[in-house]
Amino acid sequence: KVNEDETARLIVDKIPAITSIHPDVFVFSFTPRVIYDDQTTLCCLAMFEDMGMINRWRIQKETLVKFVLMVKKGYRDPPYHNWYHAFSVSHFCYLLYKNLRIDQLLTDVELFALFVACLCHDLDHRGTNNAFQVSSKSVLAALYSSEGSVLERHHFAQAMCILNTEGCNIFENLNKRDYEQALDLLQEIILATDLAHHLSAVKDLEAMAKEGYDKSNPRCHTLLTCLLMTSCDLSDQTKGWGTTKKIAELIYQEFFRQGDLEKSMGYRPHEMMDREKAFIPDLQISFLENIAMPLYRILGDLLPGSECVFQAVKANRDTWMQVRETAKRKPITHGNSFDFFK
Ligand SMILES: Cc1nc2ccc(C(=O)NCC(C)C)cc2n2c(-c3cc(OC(C)(C)C)ccc3Cl)nnc12
Ligand SMILES: [Mg+2]
Ligand SMILES: [Zn+2]
Repeated sequence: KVNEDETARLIVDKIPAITSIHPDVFVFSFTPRVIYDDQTTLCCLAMFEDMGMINRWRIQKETLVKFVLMVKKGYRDPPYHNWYHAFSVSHFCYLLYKNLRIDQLLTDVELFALFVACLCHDLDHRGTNNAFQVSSKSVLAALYSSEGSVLERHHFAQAMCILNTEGCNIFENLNKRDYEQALDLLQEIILATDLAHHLSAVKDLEAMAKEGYDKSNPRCHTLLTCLLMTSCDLSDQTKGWGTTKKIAELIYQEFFRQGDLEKSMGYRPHEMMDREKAFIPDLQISFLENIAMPLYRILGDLLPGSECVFQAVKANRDTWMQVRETAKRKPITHGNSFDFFK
């Protein structure tokens, strides 16, 4: 049950100007994780308001409050894939809107579906990846492994459950056409957060970056919404080194727990999930060079003014290279991969 008096207070109180939550809330370097947990719901309301979505989609205040609280409650508490991840991903979407005017490239429905997808995209994540769903024969694998993107289909299903909960359907005042499009987009965008899906789209994304975005081409809209979603999903890497380091600690806590589970099941885990084999600087340099940097380079090619975001990711890769040299000279004591986080 969602906390009644928190709900009541959020419904009754006026939605504050977003700068009253933090004066720097719309600069790319702002780290949304500094916002206190009990302020994150209010900040979501302020972001919906500041992007003009409450009026544009005639969302009842009470419905919006109940929706956001249900989404927040719909996240579990693994080290990384928790509510704070969804909140920080959604905040980056807000930054894209405030700084890069993506509302001029996408339709209103696409923008609305993108922001809602950011909030919902990892709902009920268990801190284990798609491969683990299949190897552990989880209920989710039984439900979705024939179609692939097992976790992402579950995250979408959870979002639909919330929208179908009494008093939580923020799409209820959309006309039939917009309503159907919003749901189709929500599914498409959440499924785009499957790493396998992203990797299969990179060639097309690079081609679009080369040819330039064609606002009249529906394929361009699809590719861009997916790119914006994955850019938001990785946005912790676009902040200062402190965030990059902290997030690595959380991600590998999650990965190593999965590796421990796989070992207990008699499987040999992927090196990046094996706390006895993982060398985190190497793994993070490879993730940033092979996945994050190409992604933000394409974003920088497509959206003028977002080069600074790519530079921040590159700077974090460079810092990992320095950490790697230092760590290589100092043997890891008692095989604990987190030594250099000290
Ligand atoms: C800091 C950071 N390190 C990571 C290191 C490795 C991997 C990983 O899965 N490697 C598998 C091999 C086969 C390549 C992911 C990492 N990762 C993600 C992430 C991104 C995802 O996919 C999108 C959003 C589409 C890119 C999906 C899930 C996750 Cl957890 N988010 N932050 C991180
Ligand atoms: Mg995910
Ligand atoms: Zn995510």
